[in-house]
Amino acid sequence: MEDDSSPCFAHTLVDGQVIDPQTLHDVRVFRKSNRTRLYELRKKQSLETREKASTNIAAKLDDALGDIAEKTIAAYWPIRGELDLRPWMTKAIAKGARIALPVVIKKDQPVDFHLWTPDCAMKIGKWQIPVPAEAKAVSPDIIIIPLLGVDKEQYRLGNGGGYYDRTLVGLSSAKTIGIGQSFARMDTIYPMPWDIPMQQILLADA
Ligand SMILES: Nc1nc2c(c(=O)[nH]1)N(C=O)[C@@H](CNc1ccc(C(=O)N[C@@H](CCC(=O)O)C(=O)O)cc1)CN2
Ligand SMILES: Nc1ncnc2c1ncn2[C@@H]1O[C@H](COP(=O)(O)OP(=O)(O)OP(=O)(O)O)[C@@H](O)[C@H]1O
Repeated sequence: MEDDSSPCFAHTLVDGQVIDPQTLHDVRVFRKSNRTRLYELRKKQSLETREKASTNIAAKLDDALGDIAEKTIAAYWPIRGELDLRPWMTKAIAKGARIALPVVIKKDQPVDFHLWTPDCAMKIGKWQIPVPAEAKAVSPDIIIIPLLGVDKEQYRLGNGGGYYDRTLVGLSSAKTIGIGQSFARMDTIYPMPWDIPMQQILLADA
């Protein structure tokens, strides 16, 4: 006989939450196939189209953020066809903002944010992502987060490391802005207990 209240040896704990293993499996498969689909869409894009999308997002960020003097803003160094915010980052510093980049310190742990300037020395960090050579850790007021996919509730599909979700748990006062391409829109990513929705989403015009 089935007994729903049976001791839950058939369940899995993720981040202290009980999740049915079949659900966990299905969601992982769904996300993996969607990551592959979305990476392919990025790959098909010409460099020119991506550059236009990056310029478009830079303008949307200016509108969304207003005066950024004295603000500490986490951006990112683009990988895998992400929108390139580096020209915007340089302009933001000229307007008095401080820019930081995410740095993976350890697998499956929150990232740190290290100050970046256009002329700072860089080194290759974890996952082969360039990071500032000198580690000046800061706590951002605003975090601009690249996304592969995003759903109607503003939950984000990222590269699959879970780094931003882990990081945002400890940075609840920071404003989060997810940015990506218009083809990133999805109905749902089947949010799990660890997923944290973005406060704002900006997508480049198609
Ligand atoms: N530009 C940029 N920098 C960033 C991030 C980002 O998304 N973009 N991150 C934001 O988190 C962190 C790096 N996150 C990463 C997460 C996963 C993989 C990765 O290679 N994952 C495996 C598959 C993982 C899985 O599906 O289980 C892979 O693709 O082979 C790489 C980087 C920190 N820096
Ligand atoms: N706060 C957390 N505590 C423990 N595990 C977590 C947490 N957040 C995410 N994870 C784990 O990380 C894995 C990847 O999560 P998810 O699919 O949400 O990645 P993502 O948001 O696309 O990745 P990223 O943020 O690196 O771009 C999942 O297996 C999940 O269990």
